[in-house]
Amino acid sequence: MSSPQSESQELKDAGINFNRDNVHVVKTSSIIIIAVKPHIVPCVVQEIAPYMKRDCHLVMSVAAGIKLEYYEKALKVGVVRVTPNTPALVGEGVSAFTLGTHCKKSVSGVVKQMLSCVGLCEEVPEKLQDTVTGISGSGPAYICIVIESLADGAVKMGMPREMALKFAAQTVKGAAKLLLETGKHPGELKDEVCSPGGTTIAAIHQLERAGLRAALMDAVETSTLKSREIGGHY
Ligand SMILES: NC(=O)C1=CN([C@@H]2O[C@H](COP(=O)(O)OP(=O)(O)OC[C@H]3O[C@@H](n4cnc5c(N)ncnc54)[C@H](OP(=O)(O)O)[C@@H]3O)[C@@H](O)[C@H]2O)C=CC1
Ligand SMILES: O=C(O)[C@@H]1CCC=N1
Repeated sequence: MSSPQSESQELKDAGINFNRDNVHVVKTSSIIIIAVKPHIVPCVVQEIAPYMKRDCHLVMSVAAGIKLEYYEKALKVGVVRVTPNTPALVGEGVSAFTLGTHCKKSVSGVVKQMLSCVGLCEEVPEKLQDTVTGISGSGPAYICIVIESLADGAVKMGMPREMALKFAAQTVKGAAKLLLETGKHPGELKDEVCSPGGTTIAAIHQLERAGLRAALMDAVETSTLKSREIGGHY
């Protein structure tokens, strides 16, 4: 793990002006990204509010649950709510954004250009943002559990761990790519793997018995509701 000093040096080397003073950041920047944990947002908002200028600043918030209305009331500038996800780190993220009422329409293009650099980007109505958290915001964690579990199964059956993880991850990546590139329905792609009386349909019977579909639907619902609950506190 890198130290805060080496992180700040890495940012400087990448041409990013690093500073820990939020007020200094606001005074020297036009686009302010709020990316602290939701419970810290009120402290940051209170700290920067006196320095915000409607003609100079645009705020982008990635905090789960916190609504545009909260920021608009406190900061009185254009605000964009964004729900990103961690695969943005490798250029394969999903980001959904919603413009606040003080934003000019042209802001949409700027935001899209920024977020498209790290993956898929869609503009969505704010009422969908909590569901975005439920599917793609939290989703990488669900899929990592799927990958880990597939690998555990292969290890149980004698495959070395490293090989099992590589095969499981590539299978998830490959299945996703196949679906996205062919545009086929996932049920059709599933059927293409299932020979009558074969191995895959036997395995799928186990997954159905274990309630995999319902478990994943419940996960998305629970994360969505949690995001709504967080939003309700602000
Ligand atoms: N993780 C995810 O997959 C996703 C997260 N989000 C949202 O993104 C936000 C950040 O999450 P995540 O990156 O996981 O959180 P982290 O805790 O990893 O990062 C939070 C950052 O905020 C900094 N910070 C803490 N307090 C302050 C402050 N008062 N002023 C300025 N900076 C401060 C911390 O710096 P330091 O440690 O140096 O103090 C740290 O770099 C959350 O609101 C979350 O809901 C949204 C979608 C996906
Ligand atoms: O769990 C969290 O709080 C964050 C929000 C979206 C994904 N992870």
